[in-house]
Amino acid sequence: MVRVGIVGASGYTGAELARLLAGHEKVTITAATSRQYAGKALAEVFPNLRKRIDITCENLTTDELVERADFFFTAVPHKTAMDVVPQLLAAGKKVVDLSADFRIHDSTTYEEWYQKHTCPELLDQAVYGLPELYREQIRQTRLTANPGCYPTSVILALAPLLREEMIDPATLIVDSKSGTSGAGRAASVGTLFCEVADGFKPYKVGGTHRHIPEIEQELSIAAGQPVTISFTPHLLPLSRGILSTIYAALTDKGRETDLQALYERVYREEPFVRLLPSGTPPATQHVRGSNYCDLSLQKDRRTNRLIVMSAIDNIVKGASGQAIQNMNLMNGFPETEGLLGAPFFP
Ligand SMILES: NC(=O)C1=CN([C@@H]2O[C@H](COP(=O)(O)OP(=O)(O)OC[C@H]3O[C@@H](n4cnc5c(N)ncnc54)[C@H](OP(=O)(O)O)[C@@H]3O)[C@@H](O)[C@H]2O)C=CC1
Ligand SMILES: CC(=O)N[C@@H](CCC(=O)OP(=O)(O)O)C(=O)O
Repeated sequence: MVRVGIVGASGYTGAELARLLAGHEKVTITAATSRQYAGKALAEVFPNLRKRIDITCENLTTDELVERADFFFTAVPHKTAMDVVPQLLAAGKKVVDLSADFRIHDSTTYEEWYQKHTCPELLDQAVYGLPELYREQIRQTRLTANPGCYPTSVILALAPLLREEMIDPATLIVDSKSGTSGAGRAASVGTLFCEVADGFKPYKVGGTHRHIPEIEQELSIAAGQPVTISFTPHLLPLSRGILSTIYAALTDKGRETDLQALYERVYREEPFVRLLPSGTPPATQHVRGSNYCDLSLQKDRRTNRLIVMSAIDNIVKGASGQAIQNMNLMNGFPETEGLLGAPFFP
């Protein structure tokens, strides 16, 4: 059994890591940190974990942490993660970081969208943790930067089209909608019931959302040229789920190609990508609680545009499920271990 520590166990992604790891055959959770809930059982903080998880939250220093586990998930806000990760790596541990701190390869871009990076020398060592794109590199690394939730939904939807020059990279419009768990568990006015219920609205409009550089980084690598996107996120009155609807102009090659067949070929062997028949829209309620990304392609019959739709559970494939998929790869476990629960519906 590999001993696993969850740094930030009292957040939504920490709780989801614990829920999924409770069914994992090859690891045991030996450390769970929280400052607010130190001394409290994790199953008291999250009663859904009663009789599944028997660990108490502790406020541990990094020196104490390294004694307690061999593999770590850092499920804390960006900035906090880069204060902890270097010491864990220096102690010979492997880490999947769920924050944004190691996702952007270029420190100047990171600093433009976030804040000063305190360990830019680690950026080269970190592998972007999207197994469908970087499986072999993830197997070899000690530091995986788990992708953001919106980026996961967008990159899986577009990378094969850009790689094969099927769409014009200058024409990408991404319309994404997320449930409120994406904002984390900390109290804030924007996620109060009355602010969110009975309606929905866009936020960070006009190229201001911090997931833009991360999405553009990966789409540019796929396209082999710089890609810029128009990205508008929306907040939905749901707890879980992201749906992205993406519009792109087809190239001549894209117009002539059977894109459904291309996606079938690319994703056939992927355990967590489900390509839907063309014309069947994905739905957040069909991936809820699971590590699946449901994708659907549809040509617009009246314009030259392709519409790509993508649905994930933001806390599973968008965070903790993908983090466990990465841990499995980094430890040589079967990639799907602990992750094969079917989505819960209704
Ligand atoms: N929610 C989502 O859908 C997704 C989240 N992420 C990323 O995952 C990470 C965790 O997100 P999420 O679980 O939603 O966040 P939450 O706000 O729900 O939880 C944050 C956790 O970090 C701990 N924490 C906060 N500040 C500090 C600090 N200064 N020092 C030590 N611990 C701290 C909190 O515990 P305490 O305050 O008790 O110490 C809590 O356990 C973030 O980086 C987020 O961006 C990524 C993809 C999707
Ligand atoms: C609904 C909501 O607020 N979502 C968050 C994204 C959460 C996430 O995946 O992002 P990071 O891991 O990059 O923090 C947001 O828009 O900032």
